[in-house]
Amino acid sequence: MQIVADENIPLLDEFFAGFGPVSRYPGRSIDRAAVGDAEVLLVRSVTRVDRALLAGSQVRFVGTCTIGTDHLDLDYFKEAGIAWSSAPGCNARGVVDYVLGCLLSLAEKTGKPLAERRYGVVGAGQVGARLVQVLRGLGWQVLVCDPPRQVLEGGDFVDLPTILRECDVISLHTPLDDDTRHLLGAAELAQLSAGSWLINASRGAVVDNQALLAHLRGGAELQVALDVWEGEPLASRDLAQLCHIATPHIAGYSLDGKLRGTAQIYQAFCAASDLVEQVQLADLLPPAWLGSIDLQSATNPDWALAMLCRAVYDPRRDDADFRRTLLGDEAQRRAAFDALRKHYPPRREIDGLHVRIQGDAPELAKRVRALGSTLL
Ligand SMILES: NC(=O)c1ccc[n+]([C@@H]2O[C@H](COP(=O)([O-])OP(=O)(O)OC[C@H]3O[C@@H](n4cnc5c(N)ncnc54)[C@H](O)[C@@H]3O)[C@@H](O)[C@H]2O)c1
Ligand SMILES: O=C(O)[C@H](O)[C@H](O)COP(=O)(O)O
Repeated sequence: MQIVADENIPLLDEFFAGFGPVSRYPGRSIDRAAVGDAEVLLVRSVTRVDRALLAGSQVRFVGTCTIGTDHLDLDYFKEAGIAWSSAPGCNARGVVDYVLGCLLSLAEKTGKPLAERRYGVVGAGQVGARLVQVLRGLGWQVLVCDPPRQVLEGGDFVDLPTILRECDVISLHTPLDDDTRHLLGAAELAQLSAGSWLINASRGAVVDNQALLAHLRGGAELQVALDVWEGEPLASRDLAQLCHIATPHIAGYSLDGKLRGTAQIYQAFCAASDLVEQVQLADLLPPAWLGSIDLQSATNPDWALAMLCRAVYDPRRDDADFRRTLLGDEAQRRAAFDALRKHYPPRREIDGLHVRIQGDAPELAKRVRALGSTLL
């Protein structure tokens, strides 16, 4: 069985070489010629997989080692009888860690205490629901907008206008589809109150980038963190320069999340092919990099929150790396966007931390638990 795969999928040999030869290509170069006689196609988000790519091919299974599926033509897969799988939730924790890092940085820049903000999470699936759990665990006020879940579950959801009107931090976590393309356009941005913060780590086109640029150029009092861009790998330089945090679509790029993505596709492939799994992610995942962290009971809880998050991940490093690439011409900027992602340094996840508190410190313990870290 021949397998064609994006070269940026980690652990390809460990999980897939047992099934047949694996040919690797840059994801943006996977075309009909590359697919050739392959029966299995393994991609990331940068490869559009549709009729144009697959019609007449031997491909019977498509796996995307990502959460997002907007690059897949699922209707075509159904029509053509092609089995497929994404990797739901694989890197959701990485995105939560990214948002936490953005919040810490925004709080420092603006002097606004995080506990006094009201958070609006738009889209409460794998990523958004985890984020809501962390923010509420910290005791912060959170409103949640998720119309599909609201229809199914009823419960404690609000609509988008309520979020725009009542929240001063808005974090977007919807899929990209016909309903969410430009979910935030000029009209929605105009409803944000002065001093708001906007974070988008979903898909670029969930926010109308031109409208956001015009809004910021018009002097809006809005702080923005963008990880995703319309037109990737070419992000708007003008927009990036007006963002407080600008990064090249790496919010979910934790090492754990990437490896989980490959493992989930392997599991899905085994299930679709009636094969018994032979490889376990637990045997391949490196051990935690930080041993346990000891905190004294007198430690300031807010300092501890920032320290614990940043001990694992700080998006300001990614922002700095990306910002240095913005001066190039368009071709250089496209290449740099992809290169930063291809050579992304490994990072772990905050809920992998083990924290010991010396003495009784309920506020500290609350923060450690909210982060999902293990309290020893
Ligand atoms: N930047 C990154 O590195 C990165 C990493 C992972 C995921 N993502 C993206 O983040 C987004 C969320 O991923 P996920 O795994 O949580 O997806 P998910 O499918 O698990 O959850 C999405 C949620 O959005 C809700 N939703 C759909 N339409 C909505 C609307 N109009 N308004 C509000 N809510 C709506 C759905 O009901 C669902 O609960 C996706 O776009 C995904 O591609 C980005
Ligand atoms: O959808 C996802 O899982 C994320 O956006 C993921 O981080 C995309 O990474 P890529 O496939 O572009 O490497």
